[in-house]
Amino acid sequence: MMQDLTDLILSRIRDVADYPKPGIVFKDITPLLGDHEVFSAVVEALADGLRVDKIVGIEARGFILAAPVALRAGAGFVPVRKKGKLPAATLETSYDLEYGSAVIEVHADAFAPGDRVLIVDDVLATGGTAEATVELVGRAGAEVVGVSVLMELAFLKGRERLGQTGLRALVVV
Ligand SMILES: O=P(O)(O)OC[C@H]1O[C@H](OP(=O)(O)OP(=O)(O)O)[C@H](O)[C@@H]1O
Ligand SMILES: Nc1ncnc2[nH]cnc12
Repeated sequence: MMQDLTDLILSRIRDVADYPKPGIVFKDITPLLGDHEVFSAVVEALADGLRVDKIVGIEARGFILAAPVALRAGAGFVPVRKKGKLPAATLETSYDLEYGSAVIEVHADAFAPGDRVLIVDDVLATGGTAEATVELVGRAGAEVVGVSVLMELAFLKGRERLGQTGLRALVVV
């Protein structure tokens, strides 16, 4: 990856102390999203070289990155949503993340058997969300070929939770 892009990304992510809880340093990507040049470069980098059938985005911030990556990569988009938001039959799983816990769902018929799938999110922190999504997408009949994130918070060791599933991060802090 070009050092230029790393620096551009880092320059457009803002640290917000004690959000949403005391002691958490929140990585706010809204400055990046508001910058067309950097947002475009991020989508290009995440889509580069992909050969997959579907991109999975994780509600909510994951959607913002995953949908344009899907279009750029010529793949379909599948939403993984917080419980209660998807209208048809779903599969679900519960998990813990850096500052709480949640239940996520995917439509049971979202994938054709053996679909090759990349999961896209903004931040990998503890890895709880990504690990749960890998498990859910696998249960729904797809083959997870990897997880790609904009930013990995290495000190939280989320990468270790993903085991054999490949992780790609555009920036690591
Ligand atoms: O690695 P983890 O510790 O699991 O944390 C990472 C997750 O936390 C954030 O989502 P959040 O649940 O805050 O939802 P949002 O996108 O709706 O803000 C982020 O977008 C990742 O999905
Ligand atoms: N520190 C953090 N900043 C932004 N999103 C997160 N998701 C989990 N931890 C986070």
